[in-house]
Amino acid sequence: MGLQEHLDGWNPDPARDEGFVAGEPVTALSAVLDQPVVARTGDRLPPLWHWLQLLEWPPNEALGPDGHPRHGRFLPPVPDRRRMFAGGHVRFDGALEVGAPVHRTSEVTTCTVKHGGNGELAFVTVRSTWSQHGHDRIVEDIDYVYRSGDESPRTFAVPTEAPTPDGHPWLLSPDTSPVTLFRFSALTANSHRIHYDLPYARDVEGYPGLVVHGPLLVLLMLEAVRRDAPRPVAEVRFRLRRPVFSGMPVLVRGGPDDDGGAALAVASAADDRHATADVRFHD
Ligand SMILES: C/C(=C\C(=O)SCCNC(=O)CCNC(=O)[C@H](O)C(C)(C)COP(=O)(O)OP(=O)(O)OC[C@H]1O[C@@H](n2cnc3c(N)ncnc32)[C@H](O)[C@@H]1OP(=O)(O)O)C(=O)O
Repeated sequence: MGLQEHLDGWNPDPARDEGFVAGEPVTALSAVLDQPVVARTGDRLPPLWHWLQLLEWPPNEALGPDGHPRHGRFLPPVPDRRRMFAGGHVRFDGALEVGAPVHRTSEVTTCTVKHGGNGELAFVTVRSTWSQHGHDRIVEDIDYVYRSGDESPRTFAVPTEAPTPDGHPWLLSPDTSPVTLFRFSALTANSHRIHYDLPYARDVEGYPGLVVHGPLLVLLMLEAVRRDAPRPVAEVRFRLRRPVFSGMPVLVRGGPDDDGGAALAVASAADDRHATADVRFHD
């Protein structure tokens, strides 16, 4: 049976969540990124740091073999599911404020089966709208990709040498150690075993190492912007193109583009574009 047949008739209900923007995860992520930030009530979240808010903690008994919920919201009925964070587009109309109430509505907007290098891929896009003080502050479309474990495993290059700075004005040299991955998994309530369980990542999902979280790579690209060009971000479009594995030397490289925005990538010695981001600023 092809992926499309498993997805026919899958039409999850929209979801609505509410709570308060917590300061603790902001302080904690700052520590993970070696930044000296302590969040206080009224502070504004840096771009994409809302990914640490309104997290879901299903009970252990609800988790499936991959560590994600077995039948969680927006998780498609793909047999022997292999999930990855694949890309997205986030628009900002102001930043969320620490300590204030926040609402989020989420829904699946598209679900499309495509053909990749190693067989069928199902792309599921989830749109979330984050509102505060009666205004929609963030509208994001996040693409997740799913394949079935029936597909043959892929092969990946894992270089040990470092990439070159290559003349880019903005550079970050991220720590992709298992400790960082563990802390980021905890901060995002992400119990997917590919990020912390090496025998599972290698022997079940077929990766050569622990997989670095896509959201961490995208956050790091936005960090390179924030540290060198701290202007209000209007939108970011990003794509995760090839996995980064723990311990692999990578650089976040980027700089201003010709249209007044910024272009960034996560590069290794084997691939200049493991992940890419295109950033636009508010005037
Ligand atoms: C959090 C979290 C999980 C994670 O963080 S997982 C780690 C982060 N994610 C990754 O490392 C993903 C890295 N990317 C890949 O492994 C591959 O790019 C991917 C997504 C498997 C696709 O690779 P293929 O080589 O098999 O396929 P193609 O590049 O040839 O693309 C096939 C068609 O798909 C279209 N496509 C690619 N990306 C997207 C996207 N984001 N949205 C929509 N469509 C996409 C591509 O354009 C091709 O389409 P055509 O129409 O041109 O055929 C957690 O679990 O929560």
